[in-house]
Amino acid sequence: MGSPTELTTWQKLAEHKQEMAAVSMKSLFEADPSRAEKYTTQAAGWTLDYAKNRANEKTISLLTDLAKEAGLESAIKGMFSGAHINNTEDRSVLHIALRASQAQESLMVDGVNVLAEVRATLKQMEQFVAQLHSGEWKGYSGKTITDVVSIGIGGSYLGPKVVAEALTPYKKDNIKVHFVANIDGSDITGKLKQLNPETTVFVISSKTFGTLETLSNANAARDWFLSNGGTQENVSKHFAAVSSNVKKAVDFGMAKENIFPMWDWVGGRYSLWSAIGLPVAIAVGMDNFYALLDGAHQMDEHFRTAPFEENLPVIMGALGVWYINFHNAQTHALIPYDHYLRAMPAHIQQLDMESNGKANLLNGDGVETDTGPIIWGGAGTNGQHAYHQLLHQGTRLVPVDFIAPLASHNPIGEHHTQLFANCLSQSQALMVGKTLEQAEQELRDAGATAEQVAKIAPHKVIKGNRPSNTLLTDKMTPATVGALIALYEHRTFVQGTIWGINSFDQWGVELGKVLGTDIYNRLVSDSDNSALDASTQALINAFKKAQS
Ligand SMILES: O=P(O)(O)OC[C@H]1O[C@H](O)[C@H](O)[C@@H](O)[C@@H]1O
Repeated sequence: MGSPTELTTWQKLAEHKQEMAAVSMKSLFEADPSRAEKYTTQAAGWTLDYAKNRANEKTISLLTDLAKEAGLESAIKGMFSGAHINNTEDRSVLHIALRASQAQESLMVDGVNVLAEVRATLKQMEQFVAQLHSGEWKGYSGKTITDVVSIGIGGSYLGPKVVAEALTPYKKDNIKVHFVANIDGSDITGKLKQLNPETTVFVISSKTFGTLETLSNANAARDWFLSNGGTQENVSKHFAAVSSNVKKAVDFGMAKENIFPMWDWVGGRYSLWSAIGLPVAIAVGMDNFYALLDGAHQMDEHFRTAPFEENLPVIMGALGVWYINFHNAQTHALIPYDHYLRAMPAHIQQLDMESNGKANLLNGDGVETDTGPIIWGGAGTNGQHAYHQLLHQGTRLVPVDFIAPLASHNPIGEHHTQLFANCLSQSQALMVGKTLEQAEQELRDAGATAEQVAKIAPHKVIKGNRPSNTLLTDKMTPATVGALIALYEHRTFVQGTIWGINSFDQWGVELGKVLGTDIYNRLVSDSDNSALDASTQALINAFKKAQS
């Protein structure tokens, strides 16, 4: 496919944007009493209310037509059948296979039944988790394991960490799971301080087993283990790995039976459903991990089979395109009104920005449109006392997804009702805003003088007409958390498909890695740096001076 700007529907949407310019969301609600009902759809335990968008029936119809004209139907078929839709790496994209229903017997990809491999790995995880939880797995001195440290970065870290945190109410008491990612020594040092090598197991998660941060931290963990009573022969009792590079993991000292496989058809940022999710399974138990997979599968089935007009990932993805490409929105905010989901924006940021931060079409040509937005956000209500100011009165349009459970895991006092009220009032305020007349009246009612009214009222005006989606679920459970993350995975794919880019490679991260090695070598040697730019030379010199 070429540029989406060449699609007939793209042109129609550009014209439609003009038609909609003078139409406020408020007026759309006034004109149609059934608007809320019409623009609400459900799947996999989630209800999406997308009524507070700058969209009417024609908009939604054009957006779903755009998805069709861009080839989304066949792209979905391609994904679910194992076609090599990651064209630059010539790979299938099969995170959906990791959560396929047990009823499906096979999914043949390049002559291999990937489901058989997935299930064998799940069995291996079951055993490992059961041994840890039952206390059967002992450390080198015969003590039961109390702590598991997951070492990984990027996709081999953030997804599992965010999901484990989201499922805090489901955590088992007997084993504490920790995460280490950064090459900053403060990360692992802080964690190791709390731990006893006799009762700690490290899970080294790295698809390639070649990532600098992960290998450095794994080596630091092993050094700590060996210098605090452990021996080389006992490394296998305290270290496990998740990797597609078995040889490197064995060379590290892992026992083969403690190496969990990964496959090249799982992208890092889509891998929490694989054995990369082992820390989650250890934290909440295998039953809850299966429930997480099942929730994601329910969303997969919805995405695969529901008509586009009712399809949550399609609607959310297409509305995103509407704002990014036709309203010049540069960012998209995710605001979960759930404390346990507070880190979710960071995971979706990685998922989406590494997937759709691209400037080339599938055919290699440069794109002519904007692609992936900057994804950001944080927990409500905290953000209301900070960046929501910009959402309401800033000069930029920021579409928002509000995410909230109807029931809390911790229903104390009026907390949850207040939390929920705040969530609804934010989307309402974004839409309705405040007129100058309202601001003036408000000031007069408060006893302000005419002079004060004239001075202050303009600052209190809120333009409104700012779009948002609201996603509701009964409760945050393993299944609904699984479905939510799968929803965003597919939303990302929908947008990537409309833009005609490959959402599944990540060549952009490579240059920094290569240059990182080069700079490291310069920091530890007396190399001639005169060919480097003056800024980098000066920064290298500052570091070397501080070390001497
Ligand atoms: O799992 P690993 O091979 O250690 O990779 C960890 C991460 O590193 C890379 O920089 C990629 O950009 C990520 O997609 C990946 O998840």
